Amino acid sequence: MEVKARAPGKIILAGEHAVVHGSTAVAAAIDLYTYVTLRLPLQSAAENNDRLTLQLKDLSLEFSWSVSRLKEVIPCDSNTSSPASCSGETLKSIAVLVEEQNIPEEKIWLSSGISTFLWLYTSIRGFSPATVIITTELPYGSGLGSSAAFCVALTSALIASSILDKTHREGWSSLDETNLELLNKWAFEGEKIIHGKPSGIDNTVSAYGNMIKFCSGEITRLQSNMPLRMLITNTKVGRNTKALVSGVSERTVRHPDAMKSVFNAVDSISKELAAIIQSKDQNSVTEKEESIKELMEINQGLLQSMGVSHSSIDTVIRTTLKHKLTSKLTGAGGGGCVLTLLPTGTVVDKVVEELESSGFQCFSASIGGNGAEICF
Ligand SMILES: Nc1ncnc2c1ncn2[C@@H]1O[C@H](COP(=O)(O)OP(=O)(O)O)[C@@H](O)[C@H]1O
Ligand SMILES: C[C@@](O)(CCOP(=O)(O)O)CC(=O)O
Ligand SMILES: [Mg+2]
Repeated sequence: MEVKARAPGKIILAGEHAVVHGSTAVAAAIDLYTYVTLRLPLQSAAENNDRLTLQLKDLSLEFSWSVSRLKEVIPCDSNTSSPASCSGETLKSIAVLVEEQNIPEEKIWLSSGISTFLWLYTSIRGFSPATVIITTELPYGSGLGSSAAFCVALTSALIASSILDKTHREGWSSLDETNLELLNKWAFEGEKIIHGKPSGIDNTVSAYGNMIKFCSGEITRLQSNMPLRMLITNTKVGRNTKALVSGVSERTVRHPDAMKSVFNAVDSISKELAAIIQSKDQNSVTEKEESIKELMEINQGLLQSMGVSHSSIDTVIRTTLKHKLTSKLTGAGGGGCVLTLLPTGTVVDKVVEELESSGFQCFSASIGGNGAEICF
């Protein structure tokens, strides 16, 4: 039996990092996906195949464990319907299984993803053999939510495999509300292994799609009433969300009052941005774009004060400013991707040429599309 699932990456328009500390943020799904194919052996063949295999196709890597080895090391039993956190002890046991796979040194950043895979798989499907094949259109560790898309696509496939009605349907279809809520909770538990202390915005926008306003787990779906075009520039400077998020937390412990003001300011920016995007008033699009530009500029300044910008991000900001365009980092920062607002009528050729000649990679993605989907 084979089940496929896909989940999108995201951009954060305003509010990253501050959202971890209770501020509002605005995020949108983009049309770049992570795909998971779950192959379950037939009952008769299962006896001869007792392995759980993970193939990361884009990286040409394969990891495999015997089911008996998993049972020996992971002290858990599956309970699909009640998402639970992975304890520190279990994570240590899983780390042993990951270490046994001798991940190439230059790909060691995958360890947290592979641990997450083992935790989600065994928690949702138990100790059963399967082959899981993963491909992604998202750059890893660049602020476009590859970790969340990975967790959401994986949990979608795992949950879909337990849906009884597997009548073949043409193309991709979304999951029902109950399963969406369930997979989003599991994906959040997965994100905890990768991020340490995630806000939940990335897995939520990947699961539900569209554009959302998010605050302390509360989701508001946004209906955009204006065209919104963003250029995404990948600085290709590698970074790690977990380290950046904990850096901001440490700064908050050192300067609680100052950081509280920063987070409050970000909260106002996100709320104002959400209101502008949804506004049906007669303001011209140009006026709305001017306001969004200014809010992005203020948000970037506040991200700078949280200590999560980077010289490569500054270079993108300076380059786009020469073309009268405004940019801010998106996601955890420290490198990764930068968003540039493209007001109506902007011709991007020249700015893209200049950015790419500095070694950056530019792409545009459509904003606010579908969330997690499955295919039988
Ligand atoms: N397709 C994938 N397969 C395995 N692990 C993945 C995959 N996508 C993401 N990850 C995990 O997520 C990590 C990157 O997540 P993170 O630092 O949060 O950046 P981002 O979410 O912005 O891409 C990787 O180091 C890896 O552990
Ligand atoms: C920095 C943060 O706000 C977003 C992180 O996104 P990404 O992993 O860099 O794509 C963290 C979070 O909200 O969990
Ligand atoms: Mg992430």
